[in-house]
Amino acid sequence: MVTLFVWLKSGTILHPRPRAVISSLVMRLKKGNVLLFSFGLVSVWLFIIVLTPAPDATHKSSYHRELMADLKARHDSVTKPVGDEKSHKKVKMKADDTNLVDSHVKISQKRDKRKKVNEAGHFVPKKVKVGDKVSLKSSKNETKPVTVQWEANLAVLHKAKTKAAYTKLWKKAASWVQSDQINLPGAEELGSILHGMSTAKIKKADIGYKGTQLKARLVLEGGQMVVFKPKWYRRDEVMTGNPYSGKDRHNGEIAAFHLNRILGFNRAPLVAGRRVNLLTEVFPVATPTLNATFTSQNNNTCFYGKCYYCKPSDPACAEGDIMEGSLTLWLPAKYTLQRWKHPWARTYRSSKKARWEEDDAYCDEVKKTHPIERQRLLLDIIDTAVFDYLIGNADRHMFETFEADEDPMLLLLDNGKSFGNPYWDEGSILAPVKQCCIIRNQTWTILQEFKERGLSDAMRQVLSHDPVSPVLSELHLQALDRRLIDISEAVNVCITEKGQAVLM
Ligand SMILES: Nc1ncnc2c1ncn2[C@@H]1O[C@H](COP(=O)(O)OP(=O)(O)OP(=O)(O)O)[C@@H](O)[C@H]1O
Ligand SMILES: [Mn+2]
Repeated sequence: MVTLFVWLKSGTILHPRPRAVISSLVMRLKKGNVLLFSFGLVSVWLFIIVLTPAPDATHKSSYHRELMADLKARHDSVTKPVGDEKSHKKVKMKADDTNLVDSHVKISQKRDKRKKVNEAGHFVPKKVKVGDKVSLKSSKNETKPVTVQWEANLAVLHKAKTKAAYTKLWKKAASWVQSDQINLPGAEELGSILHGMSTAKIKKADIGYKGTQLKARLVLEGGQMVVFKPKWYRRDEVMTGNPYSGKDRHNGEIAAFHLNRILGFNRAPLVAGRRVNLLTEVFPVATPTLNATFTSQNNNTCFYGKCYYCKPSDPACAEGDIMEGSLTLWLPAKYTLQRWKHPWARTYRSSKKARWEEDDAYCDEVKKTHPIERQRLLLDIIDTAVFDYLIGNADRHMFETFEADEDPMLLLLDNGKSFGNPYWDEGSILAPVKQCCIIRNQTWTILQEFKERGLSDAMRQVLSHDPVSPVLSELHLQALDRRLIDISEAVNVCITEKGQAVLM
């Protein structure tokens, strides 16, 4: 206004004649108005652009914007330094947020308790060397001597702290991936790598890559990709209905990895359990696509991801912010996978039977088909049937191999549909064993050893090292022993009928 006044005044001084002064004044006022109006318009526009945050394209609904703001606020409050009384009080004063603060406090207390348990020996494995004899307590409380080469290498010899140390661990694991096995039996670094998987900082998080089930892809410190499968069920929850019902069991993935290892298959990628804080470990590093699926139910943080079965009404929920899950180490990118239909796949329809369900001579035909005409794959399919019968997995509809291999091995990927019902032994899973009547000699020898020693004892012992132990309920562990007897009987029937030629 002052500028305008000075400007108008200066105009009158320069034009002494009154008419000329008035007309010049009108002209100037018009010009001035236009100028002023434009100036105001630009200022308002600039104010809107510069000061107002741009709307996020991924957050479509206002509900979701609110949720994101809430998660962000909770994330900020959770990441405030623990023990900082001031910041705690400040957060507590947020009227609508007291429950969240309470749950955070409870979690840190729980964590401390867990730590004490760890110090008492839970995570610290016994120092045993490869091939040592140790005593395992059986379920009947008697002690049996057991060779524990599959337990000794669970000792954490090195706790990685730096990026370089993590990278070294991932490189070691990648070096084990070969055409005939993907983990190295007896390698002493196994414990350190599994420990690294459950401790490495999560650098990125994204939705799952393939498949129908909810999962997340994480990139760990040092650049290693892993698949995160969330916990859906309590350990004692029983899956009923058909033999493949329910969602993936993350604890099943962990147990299956170790079983694959101790049975000498070494064809499953490394799996470790982990409890992640969705709010502080995943949310800040997640892609917008994954973040857009974050939600909350009864004060628990949840996510529903993006996959065939993923839907907002059915998210996986953490306890508070802490979500338990399994991490599966991604295979090195240089190995391209090839996917095949499993010859003993189910139809997934009660009205339609598969060929193998009706034709006991089915195996003779399978033997002629590509790529199974190679004996390696057929024997791998038999091993897999033994493995799946033990873990109760009736969902091996496909299998994968390394594309580059001429005579490839069957990779034991996706073992999540396992340990669903400890009361039920799904006999149909053994169809390949019964119909082909062959088995690897090595597998047969190992199975017999475990029949003597107790498979459940061995599994109980190795699984006790996992961070989310107990991985399996007692009922599931005992089911392993019972199912092993069934397998043994099935093979013995073949041996009685066909002699030692059954053993390959
Ligand atoms: N550790 C891994 N390394 C490399 N590729 C993997 C790994 N785990 C899974 N994959 C790839 O991702 C695909 C999907 O994984 P997975 O089978 O566990 O998911 P899913 O949702 O259970 O799938 P489906 O619905 O087919 O049963 C696998 O078929 C495989 O191609
Ligand atoms: Mn699956």
